[in-house]
Amino acid sequence: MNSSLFFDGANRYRSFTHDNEQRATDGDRPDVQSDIQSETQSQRIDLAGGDSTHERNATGSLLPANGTAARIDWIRSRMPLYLVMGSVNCRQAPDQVLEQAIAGGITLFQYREKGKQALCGQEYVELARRLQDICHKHQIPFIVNDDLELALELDADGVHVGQNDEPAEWIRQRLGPNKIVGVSAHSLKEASRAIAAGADYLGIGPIYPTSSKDDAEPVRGTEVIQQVRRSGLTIPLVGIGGIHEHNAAPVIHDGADGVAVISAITAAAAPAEAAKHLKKAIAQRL
Ligand SMILES: Cc1ncc(COP(=O)(O)OP(=O)(O)O)c(N)n1
Ligand SMILES: Cc1ncsc1CCOP(=O)(O)O
Ligand SMILES: [Mg+2]
Repeated sequence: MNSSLFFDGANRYRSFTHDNEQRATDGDRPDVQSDIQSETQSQRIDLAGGDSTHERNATGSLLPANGTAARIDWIRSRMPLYLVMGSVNCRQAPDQVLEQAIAGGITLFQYREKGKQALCGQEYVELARRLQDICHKHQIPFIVNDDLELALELDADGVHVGQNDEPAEWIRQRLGPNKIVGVSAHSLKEASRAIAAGADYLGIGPIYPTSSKDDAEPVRGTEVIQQVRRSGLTIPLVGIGGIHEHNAAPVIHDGADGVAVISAITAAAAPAEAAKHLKKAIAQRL
């Protein structure tokens, strides 16, 4: 079944399926399915980092071993510019926004299909697969927000959960040690608990006011980032919430390894340019 994108008049793109078009595309044919699968497999992100050789270590893992400095360094190197996005956030086709954001220099991607008019069912899964393919093509790790089952189905690179989602311990247990687990924290206590539960990185926010999350916690500026760093915790972390090119610097200055953004890139007229300018603002502070 083919999907197309159209502008729905509410400032966002939606997809629809062509039921009456030819259904047996190459990807549906069993004889070519295995080729597609092996190609997708070979495009899996090299979670060992450093280069793009796709080699696994002796335990079959792409990520450097759990608890090692190499693993933490690898995760930290993916933090600088983290795009969080779903179709709801986009003014252009999400596929195009992601391609442009990657061209502008994002280092990590999270599929967050959430909010009023979010896709569901088959459309939700199809968009996830398309965005995952784009990420794989460009060696950008693909993280799924909230939905462990989708992450398992897609063999995503990781899952991000918040304090009201499935517990981080459970996510880690189900994903195993070779995937990335990100957790939202709004206090030093939540940060410490998340680390004990097996988090690879923390998302801390909202740093500034945001209109991209209806149920956001109160704005705390960079206070929690500072508390986490002052306590001596060195876990990779990103600030999130209302961050753009002109206010990203204090987030990095106060201890974050990067910023996670939705609207600064997805709502920009030129997402590639927006990402490029943000990346520059961050790189100057790192
Ligand atoms: C990188 C990053 N940080 C924080 C969040 C927020 O997660 P959560 O509190 O679970 O809220 P939702 O995004 O699920 O609405 C995030 N998604 N990513
Ligand atoms: C998902 C999330 N979690 C805390 S704030 C936020 C929304 C960030 O979106 P924006 O970058 O548009 O403020
Ligand atoms: Mg969540």
